[in-house]
Amino acid sequence: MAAHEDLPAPAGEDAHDELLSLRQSIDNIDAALIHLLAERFKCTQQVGRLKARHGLPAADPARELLQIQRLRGLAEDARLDPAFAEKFLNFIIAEVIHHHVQIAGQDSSAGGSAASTPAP
Ligand SMILES: O=C(O)C(=O)C[C@]1(C(=O)O)C=C[C@@H](O)C=C1
Repeated sequence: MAAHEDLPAPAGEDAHDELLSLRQSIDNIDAALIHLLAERFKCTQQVGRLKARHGLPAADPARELLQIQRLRGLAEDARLDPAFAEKFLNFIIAEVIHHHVQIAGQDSSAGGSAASTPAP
């Protein structure tokens, strides 16, 4: 057997078209994720300002537990790895808490107005 017979066959035109089509869907999904995340961060910026105004703590571990339980269940139903869903949520929440702390710092030094919105 010649050595080249072990190599994968070069991708044909059909495979190339299928790859392009799948990548178009991936790009659309990634765009949707970015827009969804932007909306979520708009909301959490408002939560951060509300918490700062009322002297509430940045983090709420009880709320986070509920969110994790809920998202793990949704992930299971959707056949997504629940451990991944939990890691993803924790990653986002850590960033949100960081924003909350920044907003609370701005509020205490600028008399209660969080002027700018930190990029997520
Ligand atoms: O719900 C809140 O209290 C938030 O601040 C939002 C949020 C979240 O990103 O979902 C972030 C931090 C808290 O620990 C819990 C939840």
